[in-house]
Amino acid sequence: MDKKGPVKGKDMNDLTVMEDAAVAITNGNVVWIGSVEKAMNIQAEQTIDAEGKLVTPGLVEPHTHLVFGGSREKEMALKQQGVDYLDILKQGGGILATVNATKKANYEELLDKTLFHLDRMAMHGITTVEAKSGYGLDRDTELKQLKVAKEANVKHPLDVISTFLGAHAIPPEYREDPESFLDVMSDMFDEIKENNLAEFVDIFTETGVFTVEQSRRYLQKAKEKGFGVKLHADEIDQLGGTELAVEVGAISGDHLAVASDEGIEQLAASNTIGVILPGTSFYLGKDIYAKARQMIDSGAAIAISTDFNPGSSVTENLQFIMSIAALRLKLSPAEIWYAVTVNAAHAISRGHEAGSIATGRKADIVIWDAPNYMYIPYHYGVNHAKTVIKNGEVLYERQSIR
Ligand SMILES: N=CN[C@@H](CCC(=O)O)C(=O)O
Ligand SMILES: [Zn+2]
Repeated sequence: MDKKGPVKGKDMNDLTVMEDAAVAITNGNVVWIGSVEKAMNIQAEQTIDAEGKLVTPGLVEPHTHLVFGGSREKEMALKQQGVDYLDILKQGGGILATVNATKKANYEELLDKTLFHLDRMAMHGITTVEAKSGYGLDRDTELKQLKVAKEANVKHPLDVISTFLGAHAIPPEYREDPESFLDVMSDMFDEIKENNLAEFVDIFTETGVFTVEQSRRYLQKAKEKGFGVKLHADEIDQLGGTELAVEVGAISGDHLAVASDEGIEQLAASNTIGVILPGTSFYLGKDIYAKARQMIDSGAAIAISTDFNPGSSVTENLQFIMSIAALRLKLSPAEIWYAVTVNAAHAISRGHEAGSIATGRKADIVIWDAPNYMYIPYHYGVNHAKTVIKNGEVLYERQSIR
């Protein structure tokens, strides 16, 4: 699966599958791929027998809100009563509740919690993760989140790629003046760049949050400072965020649950990857799912992700999201695999090292308790990862209880 760029449209069905294959790893990288028979000639220091099970690239998770304080289980009752996600936010709950908890948490607590969630992701077969800030909404707390993500990248074997999402909500003190709030956040760009604290800048373009015009100006500034840009776009209300993602040359437009037909056409004709987060539709109890089928049929490149966060999608299990992608987005198993490997890696600028098993790439590999690639989305809600290998080292091995 040595793909140079994201895989688009109908090519997402053209999956490379080898039977009876073997992979040789040296110094954390894949150095050879071939048949088991030929592999018998290789003198290996260590051999792992995959026992005929499915072996794939490690999953790449291109959209998470990994670093946060607290949890929001009390909101579940409100959701059951039909209180809308944006109304909870308007009343100071939702994202703003997590902002308060994140402000209160000290650096060490946040780091511990982040490492815990990364462990869980690794146990579920994820080997590369994008992590957004956005639960600070003030300079110090945003920096605290970004520093935690940077340290987590060093301390934890998984690769953590950081995104600055200071423009995630309007804090109450700026309710009447969101422009000034965006100025405060964009004033941080230089410091973030100089300290290597984020590669991407993201914004929540949504009713009651930031408008298309505000988002355009903010993202242009980010681009001028050398950041790649991303958007939370067309998640709940159709504001034209998909079109904006294409217009500003975003590496990805994320959510896109209510993207217009015109937006989908533009996405298909662009280099922007649609990062679809069907876990949020599921978890917020909505019937509206992104038209991922139409996007691929129109020729777009799609990735899928958990959107792991404490409010709209509380799971580290990307395998479960793969099942939702099959059942609700109507994607084929091959499309789903591209969406969680090659395309997910390209959505965070890691297409050159992650998302495929190819010579010269990192040896990020998962052996699954599954007979074939179609099996993972089919058998839903459980963890199929048996052995997770990161940079050539076994990171996780499922213990047997028998
Ligand atoms: N929609 C905006 N942000 C997150 C949710 C964050 C939260 O509810 O805490 C998302 O991608 O769904
Ligand atoms: Zn998100």
